[in-house]
Amino acid sequence: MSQIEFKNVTKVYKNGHKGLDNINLNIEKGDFAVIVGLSGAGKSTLLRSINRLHDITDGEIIIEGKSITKATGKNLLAMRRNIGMIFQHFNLVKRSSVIRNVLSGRVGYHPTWKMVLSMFPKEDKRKALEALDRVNILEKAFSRSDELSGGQQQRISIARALCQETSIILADEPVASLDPLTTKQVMDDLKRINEELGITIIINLHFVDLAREYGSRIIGLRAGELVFDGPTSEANDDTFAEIYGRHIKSDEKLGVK
Ligand SMILES: Nc1ncnc2c1ncn2[C@@H]1O[C@H](COP(=O)(O)OP(=O)(O)OP(=O)(O)O)[C@@H](O)[C@H]1O
Repeated sequence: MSQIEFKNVTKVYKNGHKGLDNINLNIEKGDFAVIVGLSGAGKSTLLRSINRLHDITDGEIIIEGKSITKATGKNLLAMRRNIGMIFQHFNLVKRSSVIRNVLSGRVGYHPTWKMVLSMFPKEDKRKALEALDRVNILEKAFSRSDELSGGQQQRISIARALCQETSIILADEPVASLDPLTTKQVMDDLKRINEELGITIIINLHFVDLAREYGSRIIGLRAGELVFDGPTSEANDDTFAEIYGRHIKSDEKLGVK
C-alpha cells in the first residue's frame, strides 16, 4: 500500500477551469517528491488537495489506507494533524516568539479551551525546543519571530511541522521568497528531515536544478495533467523540456552549486 494514492483525481474550479485532470499517482513513505511544471500547471492545486485545503471534484485521495476525500469531522482533523504544511510566506504569527509559533504545531493534540489559555504541557515545550535544535535555530527560541531573517523564519515553520509530529510534510514553493544561499540551507534542512526521520516530503519547486538535486522523485504537471512520474535519475533534459513544453530557460535554474 502506498502512503498517498491519487485515484482519477480531477479538480474543476468554480469558473470551469480544470486545475487537475484525471491524476493517478502513488507516493511512497520516505519519498522526497518534487512537483514541477510551468506557472499555472496545477502544482499548488495538487499539493493542496492532499490535505484538503482544496476539495477535489472527482476521484479520491487515500492517505495511509484511509480516504481523506470522504473523511469528515474528527476523522478529517486527525488525518490533517498527520500532514504538516510549509508555505512560501511562512504563515507565522510574526509578533509572537519563535517557540510559540513552533508550539502551535501541537494545537491539534489538545482541547480548544487549553489552547485558548496557552496551556501546553511541558512535554510539548521539550518537543518544540528539540525541533528548533534540529533546524539549528535553538538559540532564537525566545526571539520575536519577525526579528529573524527570511530563511530563519522558514526554519521556524519547518520546526512547527516537526513539532506537529507528522509523517507527511507538504511544502508549497517554500524557497520562492529566499535568496539562493538561504534556499540551499532550507532545502538541506528538508532533506535532512526526510533522511533522518523518514518524513515524506512533497514539494513544489520552481527551479529545475533544485528539483534534480534534492528530489528522489519528479512529478511533472502540464495544464493539469500528469506528464511525468518517476525517479529523478530517469528525468533528463528531454523530460523537463516535455514537462515545460520547451527547453528550460536560465531563470528556471537557481544556478548555485
Ligand atoms: N480559485 C481558483 N479559481 C479558478 N482558477 C484557479 C483558482 N486557483 C487556481 N486556478 C487556476 O488553476 C490553474 C492551476 O493553478 P495552480 O495554482 O495550481 O498552479 P501552479 O502550477 O501552482 O502555478 P504557480 O507556479 O504559478 O503557483 C491555473 O491556471 C490557475 O489560474
